[in-house]
Amino acid sequence: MLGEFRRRLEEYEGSLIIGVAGDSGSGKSTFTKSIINLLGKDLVSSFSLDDYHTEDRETRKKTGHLPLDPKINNLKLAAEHLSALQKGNAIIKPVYNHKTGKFDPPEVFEPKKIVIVEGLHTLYDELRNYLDLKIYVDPSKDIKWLWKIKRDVEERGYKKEDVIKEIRAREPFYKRYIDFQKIYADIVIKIDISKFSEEDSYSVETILKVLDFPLSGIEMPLSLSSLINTSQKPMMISYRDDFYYMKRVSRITFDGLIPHEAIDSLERRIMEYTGFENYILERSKYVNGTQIAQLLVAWYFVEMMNNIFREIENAREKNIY
Ligand SMILES: Nc1ncnc2c1ncn2[C@@H]1O[C@H](COP(=O)(O)OP(=O)(O)OP(=O)(O)O)[C@@H](O)[C@H]1O
Ligand SMILES: O=C(CO)[C@H](O)[C@H](O)COP(=O)(O)O
Repeated sequence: MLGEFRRRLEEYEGSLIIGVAGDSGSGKSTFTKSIINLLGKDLVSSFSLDDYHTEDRETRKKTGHLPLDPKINNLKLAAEHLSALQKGNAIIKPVYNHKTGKFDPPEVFEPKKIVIVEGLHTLYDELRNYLDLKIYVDPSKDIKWLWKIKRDVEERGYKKEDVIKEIRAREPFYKRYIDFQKIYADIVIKIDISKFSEEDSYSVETILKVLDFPLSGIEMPLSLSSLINTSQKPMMISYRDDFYYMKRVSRITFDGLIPHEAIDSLERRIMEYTGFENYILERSKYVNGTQIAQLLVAWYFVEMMNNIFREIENAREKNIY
């Protein structure tokens, strides 16, 4: 079974598309970068739907439009591009530069075997039809606003009071155009303040839509003895079955910091199975809930895609293709 996923992926005609949606400052790009690291840069390329805004920063100041409004995003072009990428074709896409607030010249984007598209409207209307895996990142308001203020002031050159004003103006648009997209997600990642006071720790709940095909048998080992013997920090793990927007889901929550040793064999199992040579998570003594969520997403993605590959292979054997 070693590296079976990688072999099948390499033989796959076209590209698999992962979509990551969520509000501004909700951690979409950060999450996307971590997924690229764990699946490997040679296999994954990514872009942001921010590139499909139709108004630059100066124009938005004059019109009063907000980027969350689908009308000021060229979603039709984005859908055409996703369709081309799914077939494995390159596209020439617009480029929005967050440093200058203006558009740079369009660029050629070559898809790798896996393409991640992240943005405010990734699961909106037609766009979600082109996605093989749909993810929604959903931090609580307090966390999201804290992250956004810090990022916009430090990296995008905004004044703190302007970011706060914009956050207030955006909320109704968020409710109307962004929030509902989680209904369509295969995986929702909810991030909340930790019950414990450890630095860098959040309470992270991963809500996974129950897959409707038999799983391939990849084990999910979690070393309880490592947890008990090595954990000097408070932490909590919980699991429950539930319904989420009428879909059967599994809810898995990690809060606090978990000794890396406890999830070591789980990480190795995924690496062996996928043939990915990189360690999935950074080598550190402890891992936090968002890192565990990344592991769960990697495992879920591999299971889903293996099912797609199996279906294609079965159909080929029956000469349907
Ligand atoms: N898991 C995380 N743990 C700690 N901080 C995080 C995490 N995810 C994101 N952040 C912080 O939040 C900030 C915003 O995240 P990011 O840029 O990924 O959001 P985004 O959803 O892509 O935003 P936008 O759509 O506005 O570009 C980052 O600069 C980072 O400091
Ligand atoms: O909601 C957003 C997604 O990141 C941004 O505000 C939007 O892309 C515009 O970017 P900028 O504020 O850098 O002009």
